[in-house]
Amino acid sequence: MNADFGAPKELAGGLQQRRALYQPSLPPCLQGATVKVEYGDATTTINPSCASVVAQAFPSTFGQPLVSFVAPPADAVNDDRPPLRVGVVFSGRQSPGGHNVIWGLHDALKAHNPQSVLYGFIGGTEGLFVNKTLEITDDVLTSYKNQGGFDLLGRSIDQIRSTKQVNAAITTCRNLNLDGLVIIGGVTSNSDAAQLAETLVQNNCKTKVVGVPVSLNGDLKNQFVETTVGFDTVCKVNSQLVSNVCLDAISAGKYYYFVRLMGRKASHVAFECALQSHPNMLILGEEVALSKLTLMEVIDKICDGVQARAELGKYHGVLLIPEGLIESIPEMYALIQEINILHNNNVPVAEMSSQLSPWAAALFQFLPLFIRRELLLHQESDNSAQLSQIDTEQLLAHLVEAEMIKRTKQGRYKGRKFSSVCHFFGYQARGSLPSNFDCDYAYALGHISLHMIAAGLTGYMATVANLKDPVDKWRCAAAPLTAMMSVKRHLRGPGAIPIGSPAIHPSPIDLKGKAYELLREKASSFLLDDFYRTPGGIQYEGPGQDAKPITLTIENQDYMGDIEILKCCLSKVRTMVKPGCSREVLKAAISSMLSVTDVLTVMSHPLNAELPLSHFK
Ligand SMILES: O=P(O)(O)OC[C@H]1O[C@](O)(CO)[C@@H](O)[C@@H]1O
Repeated sequence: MNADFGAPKELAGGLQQRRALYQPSLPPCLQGATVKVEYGDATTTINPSCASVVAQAFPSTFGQPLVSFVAPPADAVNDDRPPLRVGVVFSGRQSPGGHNVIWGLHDALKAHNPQSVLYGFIGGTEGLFVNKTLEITDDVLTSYKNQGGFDLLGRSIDQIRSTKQVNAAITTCRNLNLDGLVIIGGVTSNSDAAQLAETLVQNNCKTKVVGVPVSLNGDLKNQFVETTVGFDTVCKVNSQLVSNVCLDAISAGKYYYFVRLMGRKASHVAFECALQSHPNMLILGEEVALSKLTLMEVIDKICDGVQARAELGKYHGVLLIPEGLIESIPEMYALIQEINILHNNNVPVAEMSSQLSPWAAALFQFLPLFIRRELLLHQESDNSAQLSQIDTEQLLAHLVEAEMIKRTKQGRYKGRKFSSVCHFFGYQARGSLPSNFDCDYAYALGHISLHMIAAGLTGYMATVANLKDPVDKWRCAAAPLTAMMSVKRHLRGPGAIPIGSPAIHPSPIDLKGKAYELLREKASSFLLDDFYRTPGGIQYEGPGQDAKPITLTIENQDYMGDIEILKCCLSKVRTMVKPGCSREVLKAAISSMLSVTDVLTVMSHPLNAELPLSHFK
């Protein structure tokens, strides 16, 4: 483990220093030292058909009520608040904003009682297992406020699951006499948090376990959780990079950029970046899985696009894919599963290809050597393939090139030679300085975590609702982790959550949702018209600083929107169309210059009727 965790960082850049001074906004209910805790209805699970299985697996923590936090009445008696001892661990992967959860937790803990102590586990879960801690103080936090990365404490594996790991965590909780343990991470970490909470109760250990939704993938989403910390930042940074390559592509007119974005089980980052930057093609894992497209069908689809563009004299383009695409292709999924089983049976890598089933071996031999090597890499902590290390964008580019050569030989393609440049925009964005939204959201979640521990809640996740609204309208709550669980029958390895065990699962893109529908409507225009959009870098100050995560606004149909953005859209549109034009002409005008999201906002905005847009109806 790195001995320097927690050491003061030199904030060299002017922006970095300014960011350290940013004071996140807090919703009103979190502005004092205490909150009023309100208990709601008892919960069951997201999928009621799984309720009995979840109840059986979590006899002590299943069915707990929803909890909300509101500001205490002005005349509330200020109870004596005994000091608390709390531990915090980065369990999931790095995600922008993670440090602010710890900062929020620290500030709330000290406001609760200055004698309280906060321990950070050095090296993530491994630090938790061996009780390696750093006391978090104001001094320690100074140079990590609003900064990217998880380097204050570091992390290791996102797993507190085996009996040995759980027992080690319990021993640490006991040795440190912890009142609470805050676990920061995504679906896997929060599923483990639920199990640890249950085990601690069953072992009469007083430590309360709280989960905090932090994951750049944005796939921990359900009726209680609107988004995860880090998703906003990562989408903004990647959207800017994608738009940069779009402009580069159109400038030289000679390359196709194949860009892979993070997102293992769900394609939210790729989807959001496409909404923002309007690349020519986007292939979502969810679409491929639903239509059961084979690898060659995916390749044909891309080649058809390349060919259609060549007919317009265009030899450049940008394609986005999520890293999970490879597992969404049925025959690739089956091959990966066979390899996983061989790993689980400790078959040496050199012998694996000879132990595959005949059809899997045939597919394996067909793949380029670099992909074969990557497919055999050692597995993730949940015994799945290391999708971040599989260059799916290069595989696609390689096969598209081969297919275009074949089409040329057959006389089906008469255009210029196809050329590609591949990118994986993954780790670059993960360590970014967090957006204001992620700074505020994470800081609020840190505060809520403390109030949950003070209220004696265990097996809960800190949540904030109404994120689409300004911070003063955010609603702070806690939802039982078991309420987010369901049971899936995946083929999994020995270190994974066992088959049929309840877990919090990633939410896929909603292929029936409004945003997806709109993107599909525009697919042929995106493909052929080079309708690229430049969202620009994250704005920390000035116009744009309050921009919200966009899919949130789309998915919440009651969104009231930002009237200033709307007015700005309208004034631009008014210069393009004549009063009295049809709604279709109006829509085309808006579409030609604004993002998909803005179009949706303008066209469905309830205030349309009161604004000059009505002149155009
Ligand atoms: O840092 P590692 O272990 O390569 O993790 C990569 C994985 O983590 C994530 O960034 C977040 O879950 C995934 O998108 C990616 O597959």
